[in-house]
Amino acid sequence: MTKVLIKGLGLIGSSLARAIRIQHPDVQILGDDLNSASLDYAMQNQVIDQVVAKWDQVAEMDVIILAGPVSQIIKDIQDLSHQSLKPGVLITDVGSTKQTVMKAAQAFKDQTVNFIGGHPMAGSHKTGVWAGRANLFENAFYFQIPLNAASAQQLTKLQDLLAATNAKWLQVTAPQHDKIVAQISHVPHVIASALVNQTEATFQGDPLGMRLAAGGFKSITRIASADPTMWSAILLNNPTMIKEQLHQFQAELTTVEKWIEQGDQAAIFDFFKQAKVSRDQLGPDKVGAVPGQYDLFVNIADQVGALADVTRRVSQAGLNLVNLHILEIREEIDGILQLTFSTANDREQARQVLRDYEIITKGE
Ligand SMILES: NC(=O)C1=CN([C@@H]2O[C@H](COP(=O)(O)OP(=O)(O)OC[C@H]3O[C@@H](n4cnc5c(N)ncnc54)[C@H](O)[C@@H]3O)[C@@H](O)[C@H]2O)C=CC1
Ligand SMILES: O=C(O)C(=O)Cc1ccc(O)cc1
Repeated sequence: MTKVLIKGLGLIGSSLARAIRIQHPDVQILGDDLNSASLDYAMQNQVIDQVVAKWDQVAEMDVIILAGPVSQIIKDIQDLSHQSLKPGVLITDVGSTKQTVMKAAQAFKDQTVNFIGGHPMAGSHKTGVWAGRANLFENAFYFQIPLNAASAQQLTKLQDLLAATNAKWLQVTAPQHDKIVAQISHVPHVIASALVNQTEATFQGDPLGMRLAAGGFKSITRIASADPTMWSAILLNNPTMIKEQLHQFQAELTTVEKWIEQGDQAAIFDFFKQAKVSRDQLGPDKVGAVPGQYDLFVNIADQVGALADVTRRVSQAGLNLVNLHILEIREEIDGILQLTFSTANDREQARQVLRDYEIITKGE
């Protein structure tokens, strides 16, 4: 029987465990976590089959998934390189940075260990085993970086183990990876957190300002609610790329400041126009959707009972809804509902029965 150890049963580790369970019910999943409440929950909800303490049964493992913060993943790799392991064991991680992880994994180069650096490009600001779900990575890119040619032979084995994630596999080099994620994930995170802190400081002694923060402010700063331990480790493991991109971002801000000072209306207009054109091309967030199917995005903000009303209308019309997802565009109010249908015709009929709701058509 295949045995998989997951070290770190948080949002990502437990989501992978749940996905493995779906596709491979015969695989035995063992879990380790610092937090005993996480382990209790994971056992009670059959996320794992057995709790292990650190490397207790590591010599019997066929696959080891390291899913703690990046700094912990690096320590785990160093530890593992001194353990007695099953020949041909497949070790992977889920860390958000890859250069320091792949460097640490060089420790395996003289062993019969297959190491594949991994990074699923989806997740949430929520943490812990409670927030995990099997379809967290559906339609999301999942980076894979094999340590060497032998590890590259195991890429499809790992893809098969995690097939129920429905992720889209992508192979890049570690520097390519870190450069991409610095700009699209790490720098935005710093900016979101800086904006929240600066806003808090601005409204010191004037709590009304903070209470009024809504809409755009909340959507651009949602990620600042993520775990500080995880994000400290990310910044310290991708320092060069993050510093470089932050530097360029600061230059952008200085330019805008200059245009405002000069009252340069044309430059300011072009700045917003260029950003709008580029952002519009991104379309709606399709992560979590079933690929190749037909999505309808319905704004249900502020409408009490709207979720039940929408699903009742769709089911009364006899339409086959294959997925329903609440996009957390706005906190505390309902947000945008993503309805996925299996045919274009069902989507058009749904558009009709929901015509008194605001339907977002961009990117369909
Ligand atoms: N949160 C996200 O959206 C994404 C996170 N990642 C990466 O995935 C990794 C895990 O992140 P999350 O699951 O979000 O965090 P999380 O905080 O939900 O889970 C991490 C888990 O690791 C456990 N842990 C920490 N140190 C440990 C140790 N020494 N031994 C055993 N368990 C330990 C914690 O108790 C916690 O349950 C991080 O490296 C992060 O960079 C990757 C993609 C998305
Ligand atoms: O919350 C979100 O939208 C995220 O962007 C989650 C996320 C966090 C870290 C990653 O390395 C990848 C994805």
